[in-house]
Amino acid sequence: MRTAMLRSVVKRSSTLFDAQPSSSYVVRRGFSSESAPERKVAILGAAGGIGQPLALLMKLNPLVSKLALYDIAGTPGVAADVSHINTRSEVSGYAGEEQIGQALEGADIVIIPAGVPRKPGMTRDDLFNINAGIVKSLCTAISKYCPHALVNMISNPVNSTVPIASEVFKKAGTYDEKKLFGVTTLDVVRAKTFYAGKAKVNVADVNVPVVGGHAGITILPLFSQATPKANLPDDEIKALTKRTQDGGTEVVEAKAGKGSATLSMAYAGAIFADACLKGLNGVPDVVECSFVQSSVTELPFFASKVKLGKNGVEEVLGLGPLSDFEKEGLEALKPELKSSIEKGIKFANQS
Ligand SMILES: NC(=O)c1ccc[n+]([C@@H]2O[C@H](COP(=O)([O-])OP(=O)(O)OC[C@H]3O[C@@H](n4cnc5c(N)ncnc54)[C@H](O)[C@@H]3O)[C@@H](O)[C@H]2O)c1
Ligand SMILES: O=C(O)C[C@H](O)C(=O)O
Repeated sequence: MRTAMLRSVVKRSSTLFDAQPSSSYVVRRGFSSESAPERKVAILGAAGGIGQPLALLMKLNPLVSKLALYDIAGTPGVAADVSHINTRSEVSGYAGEEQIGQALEGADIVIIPAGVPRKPGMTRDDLFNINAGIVKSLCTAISKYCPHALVNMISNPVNSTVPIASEVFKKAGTYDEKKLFGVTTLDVVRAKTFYAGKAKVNVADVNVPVVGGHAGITILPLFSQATPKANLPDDEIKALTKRTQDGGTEVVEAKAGKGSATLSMAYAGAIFADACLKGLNGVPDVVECSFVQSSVTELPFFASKVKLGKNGVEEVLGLGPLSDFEKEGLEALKPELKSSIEKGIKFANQS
């Protein structure tokens, strides 16, 4: 009876790991640690609210052989702590600009959750003045020390920080559009959770693409394509859409001045990095939504489903059929997304 219960809990567990009844973890569709290639992952901002749990989750991932934790301060402690976990990767902590080169050298994937988070009443764009400069300097270091790494950008406003990164890399002559990703996985995670609650289906079975960008109305969940199908009424789809768009604000308000989503973001960041690792390792048919250089719309960057491969983006997938409500949402988001992209490009080129 207890075993049966355990099995059912295990079956419903996260989409990052398949837990075995023996309580050991293996990454779905991945490799065992013995057969997986060597892969170095660097986290920039690793001592922060997202950085620390993300470091923990990446330490649990058997596809990682080296984990470099970089921040302006505090990383030796985080690295010492995480390094005692008995999993494959070797962990090193790096603090301060003089150590960023060592942190980045040889990295296959660089995850960036560095920068300030929102407080109640702020928009993500209110973070631009501080985070744009941080992202610019970190990307300058990436172009110098690991120009071929995949970059997973978490720092907000993602709609602007990804274009900033692209311009920095272009100036350095290292830009490869297949290797730059804005992490929008948290929007997908939220859309899946909220949809499963309303549709009364097993959350582990749910798929919902989320397209556009990562701020307010630029976040466009495509519930018409959600599976399993539930035929929810229009008013419920509208409410689910709004809740997904306001998911970040819901957390910012609940944290009441103590920051924004960190734990759910670490989970989402770990899912996305895991997908990138699988793509690099040649696992077929790895698809996640991400904010990438795109020709899906007239905008130069756009989030949609992306197939990941040995060189990063293998294919940017189209939007698929949209409901009238989603078509309206798509047109409504374009002006804001366009202006956030242009703001990032302008910043990178004038400073
Ligand atoms: N993409 C998303 O879905 C998503 C979700 C949640 C949060 N975020 C964003 O992630 C960022 C980080 O959020 P948090 O809650 O972890 O913030 P935090 O303040 O807890 O941590 C940020 C860390 O970045 C470090 N940092 C600052 N400047 C740095 C630099 N130049 N080099 C290296 N590290 C530096 C800080 O020292 C700190 O440890 C914010 O911009 C937030 O808005 C994005
Ligand atoms: O909302 C925020 O400021 C953080 C993040 O972008 C989120 O969606 O939780």
